[in-house]
Amino acid sequence: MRHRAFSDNLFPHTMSVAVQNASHIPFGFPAQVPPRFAETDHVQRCLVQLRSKSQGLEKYIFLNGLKERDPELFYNILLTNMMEIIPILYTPTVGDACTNYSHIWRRPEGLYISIEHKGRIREVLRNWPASTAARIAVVTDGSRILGLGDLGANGLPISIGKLDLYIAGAGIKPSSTVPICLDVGTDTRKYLEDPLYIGVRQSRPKPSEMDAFMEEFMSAMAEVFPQLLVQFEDFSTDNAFKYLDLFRNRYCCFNDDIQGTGAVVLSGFINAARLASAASGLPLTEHRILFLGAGSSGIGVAKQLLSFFTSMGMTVEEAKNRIYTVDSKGLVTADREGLQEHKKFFARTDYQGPPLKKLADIVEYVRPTALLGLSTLRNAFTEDVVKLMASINKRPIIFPLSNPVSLSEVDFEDAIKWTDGSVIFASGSPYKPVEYKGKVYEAGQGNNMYQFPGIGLGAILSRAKHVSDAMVDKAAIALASSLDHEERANDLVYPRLHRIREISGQVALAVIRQAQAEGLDQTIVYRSLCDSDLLDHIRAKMWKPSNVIGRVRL
Ligand SMILES: NC(=O)c1ccc[n+]([C@@H]2O[C@H](COP(=O)([O-])OP(=O)(O)OC[C@H]3O[C@@H](n4cnc5c(N)ncnc54)[C@H](O)[C@@H]3O)[C@@H](O)[C@H]2O)c1
Ligand SMILES: O=C(O)C[C@H](O)C(=O)O
Ligand SMILES: [Mg+2]
Repeated sequence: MRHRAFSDNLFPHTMSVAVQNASHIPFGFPAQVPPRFAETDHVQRCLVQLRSKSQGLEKYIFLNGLKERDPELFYNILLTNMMEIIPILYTPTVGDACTNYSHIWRRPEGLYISIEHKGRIREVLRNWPASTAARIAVVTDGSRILGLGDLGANGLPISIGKLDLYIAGAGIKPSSTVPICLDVGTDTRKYLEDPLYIGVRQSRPKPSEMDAFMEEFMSAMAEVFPQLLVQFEDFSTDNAFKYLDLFRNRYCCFNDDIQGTGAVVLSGFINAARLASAASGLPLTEHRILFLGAGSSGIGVAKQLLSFFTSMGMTVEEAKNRIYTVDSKGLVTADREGLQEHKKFFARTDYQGPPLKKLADIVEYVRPTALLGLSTLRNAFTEDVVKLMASINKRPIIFPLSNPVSLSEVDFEDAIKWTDGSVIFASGSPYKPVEYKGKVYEAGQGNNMYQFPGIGLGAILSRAKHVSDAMVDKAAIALASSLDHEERANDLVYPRLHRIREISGQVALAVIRQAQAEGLDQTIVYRSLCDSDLLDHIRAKMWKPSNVIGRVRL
């Protein structure tokens, strides 16, 4: 371990800038690190400081401050402690950060494009430094943040958290990321009445006004950031579908909740079905999948499964027949009046009885092999429902995917107990391992964080013109195939989080190859590389925090 001498000029750039700017230091005074300051100790010191905070939100605020003071150190610590830090910057704690953002706000850390900027969005975007370096923007309008509802301008931490995953999980350079919150109002009265609320104090615009705003925004983005991929995040259901359809063939963009979630859940389902089949002999194509939640993510996942089943040789009708959706009114059937557009495709035409409303009754009727929750309804998978699943299946597949963890359809420990350990489980937010009857069980994390960093990396490197459905399909298959020997031996359905960079590399490779197959790639030189050379190239392109003071080797 090397200690710094007083006279050493070894401040990391960001630290020296912060110190020079500190107003209490007389101008020109050479600020000192303490004589016994050791770089390796400082990493440890930061972790001790982080761990001394008892509340998740305090940890979030601490990390946010560290990122401002010393981004290189922040990313070093993030990359070497992902299991501990991702649940703070991302789900579940980012949910608290969003809910309270107007109160914990400390400094500008993203772009707010307000409805009041309409007519001059280009000018506002041009304020962003180094716009030609920008490669990926995560854009939310705050209207459906996780399962927490309409948080308005408080939604920005979701964009920041997703981009930290891009940086940590796929090696995207921090300076090429642009977190954006569209501040178009909120329909949540609590925020409109909060004197500290940081957004425009008005209700959300009517659809025609919002559509015009989005048109101007997307065209301005393409002009100001010529090489940008846009990830739509946490838009309310109708707008999520609408803007994906409207923009996907005009700009390079995708919707994480529809497509990223579709891919990650398909991937987990493929691995889960393999485990279930080992116990029951049931072929993949014989599964029946029941969704609680028929919103942007529920329908996004259902479509992804349909696409997979058809790729296995089933007709669209046969594939559709394997899928059942449930919303707040019960089993979604085609004869229901006023059915929203996005629910129509999977609405059942074969159920003639009285409306089925209770989940247990629906499970009894459908006899699903897999029960997927994207409903935002905490504890919706009750003991009787879970036990019923276990009585129908040797290894029931139960994925409570709603975020944050406070909205999970069932807790991991209950699912293990109620199925006597037979459940194949993955949740949207992380759970700690559970010991039951002397055996330790690990929960999978079925979260789109396993897909969007690799999809984005592949699209950016290949300079894809668009993100096609087939690129997303290939991302899902690459993730499903990425389990290593140890993970398979432990019955995992997703790879361990610490391997996320390796996984994102494989996902990016698959995405690039598909972009090439469809002629959507613009980095033509990649076409001549074999897979292993291209994978090496992708890995070499991944950004690492510079070893500023030699403290952490990655
Ligand atoms: N794990 C992941 O990667 C991931 C990805 C995207 C979304 N999600 C989570 O999924 C949840 C839903 O997101 P979304 O974008 O689909 O939201 P959404 O608002 O579009 O859809 C929610 C759906 O749940 C249904 N629902 C609500 N209350 C219900 C009830 N009592 N019974 C049955 N159904 C009910 C609604 O009818 C709607 O169909 C959120 O909690 C979100 O955080 C998780
Ligand atoms: O943000 C997440 O953790 C996953 C997903 O995009 C969600 O909206 O819940
Ligand atoms: Mg989301």
